[in-house]
Parts: sequence; structure tokens; C-alpha cells
Amino acid sequence: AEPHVPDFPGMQQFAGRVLHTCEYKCGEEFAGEKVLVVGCGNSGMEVSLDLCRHGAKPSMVVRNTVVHVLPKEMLGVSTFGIAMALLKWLPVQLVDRFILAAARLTLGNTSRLGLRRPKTGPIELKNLTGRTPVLDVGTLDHIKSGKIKGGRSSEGGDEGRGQARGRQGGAAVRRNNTGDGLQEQRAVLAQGWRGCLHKRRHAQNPFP
Ligand SMILES: NC(=O)C1=CN([C@@H]2O[C@H](COP(=O)(O)OP(=O)(O)OC[C@H]3O[C@@H](n4cnc5c(N)ncnc54)[C@H](OP(=O)(O)O)[C@@H]3O)[C@@H](O)[C@H]2O)C=CC1
Ligand SMILES: O=C(O)C(=O)Cc1c[nH]c2ccccc12
Repeated sequence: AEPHVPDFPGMQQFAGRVLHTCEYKCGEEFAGEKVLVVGCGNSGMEVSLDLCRHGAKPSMVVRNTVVHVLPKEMLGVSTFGIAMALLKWLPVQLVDRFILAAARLTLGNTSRLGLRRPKTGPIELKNLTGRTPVLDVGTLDHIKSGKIKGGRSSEGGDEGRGQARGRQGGAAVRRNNTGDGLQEQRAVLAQGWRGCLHKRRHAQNPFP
């Protein structure tokens, strides 16, 4: 797969350096800097957390705010492992209900952070559309405490996916709508990858 760097119009207007998550190594070099992170998939969440831990000030821009965030582990056991084990005995819908109850207990109500859950459960949704849940490794805590700022890209949202990707990403970078008016010095694009996996995922009807 290849890094997905949409060729969007706002990119030229962004004064700082832009890099893709594949070029991102460690948050150390970003210490003290405001950094824009575009995309809230697993990479965007992990990069934001790493930046935060290294004293940078990440702001995330999110296009599709309807997403399942699950704890990566529950009491030290991988959520994915638990889900797979339960699926041997129980139907998908029931395992989804269990996972969601556990997520609610450990992460709280994610919609208060602007991340609303899809109506379909995480495993069923994965089976239907290929969209994987976002596995939280501590990023949500920093979003809650305000150390990681969140903003929604101005255009589009939960519909108009696919074709409009580049344009919306442009708007996201241009707008810098995360609060204090200070321009981010650098942006990390966490918009995923282009490859066979991507094509397969978007060939089917996207959620909902
Ligand atoms: N520890 C782990 O388990 C990890 C797993 N991974 C996996 O690797 C794969 C790739 O992950 P990742 O690199 O995060 O990519 P993903 O495809 O999972 O996430 C990309 C994110 O960028 C957004 N995005 C894409 N294009 C645009 C655009 N033009 N404008 C604004 N937002 C945009 C997507 O939003 P939208 O939903 O709107 O399309 C989505 O939130 C995934 O399967 C992921 O689960 C990656 C890192 C760690
Ligand atoms: O991104 C990964 O590594 C996953 O395994 C994602 C995933 C797919 N289905 C799940 C059910 C519960 C927890 C994680 C996943």
C-alpha cells in the first residue's frame, strides 16, 4: 500500500511542513510545537498521543466523527482477543453488546468528545464495511483533559465519502479551527493508505 496523501488545494496555503504518518518516527522533535494531525484512525490517535507525551501540542481534525472507539485492552487483555474468543460461542450482536458495554465503562461516553458511535456494533460493522474500530491506547484521556484539541473539518462529514476525500482534507488543513488562532507549525497526515485494502474497503457501500 502507498501513503494516502490527498492532493488537496489547502495544502499550498498551509505554511508549515506537511508529513505523512509513514515519515513520522517520534514526537521528540516536535516538543513545544503546535502540530495538526489530520485523521482519527488508529494512526492519528497514536501519533497524537505520542506527540502529547513528548511535550508537543497536537490538534486533531476529524472528518467522519461517527466511529467506534474501543479500549485496546481491558484489564490487560486485548479487546480483539476477547472478542474473538467470545465469537466462538456467541452471536456477533451479543459480542458487540458486551464489547460496547465494556467500552462504555472504560472510556465513558465518547460522544461527549464529539465521537459518536455508529448504530451498528463494531464487529458487525467491520464485517459489513471493513471499517475497523479505533483502538484507544490513552489518547481519549488527553482529549478529555484538553491536552489534545479536537476539531471537525468544515466540509462534508459522514456522507460524501470516497470521491470528496481530497477536498475535505484541504478544508481541514486550511481552516485551523481548533481554537486559539495560532497556526500550527507542522501537520501530520494520518489519512491512511492507498492500496488493495483501500480499494476493497471502499468498493462496498460505505457506512451507514
Ligand atoms: N495499533 C493498531 O492497531 C494500529 C492499526 N493500524 C491499522 O492500519 C490501518 C491504517 O490506519 P491509518 O493509517 O490510521 O488509516 P485509517 O484508514 O484507519 O484512517 C484514516 C483516517 O483519515 C481520515 N481521512 C482520510 N482521508 C481524509 C481526508 N481527505 N480528509 C480528512 N480525513 C481523511 C479517515 O476519515 P474517514 O473515516 O472520514 O475516511 C480516517 O479517520 C488501519 O487498518 C488501522 O486500523 C494503524 C496504526 C496502529
Ligand atoms: O486493528 C486491529 O488490530 C483490529 O483487530 C481491529 C478489530 C477488528 N475487530 C475488532 C473487534 C474488537 C477489537 C478490535 C477489533
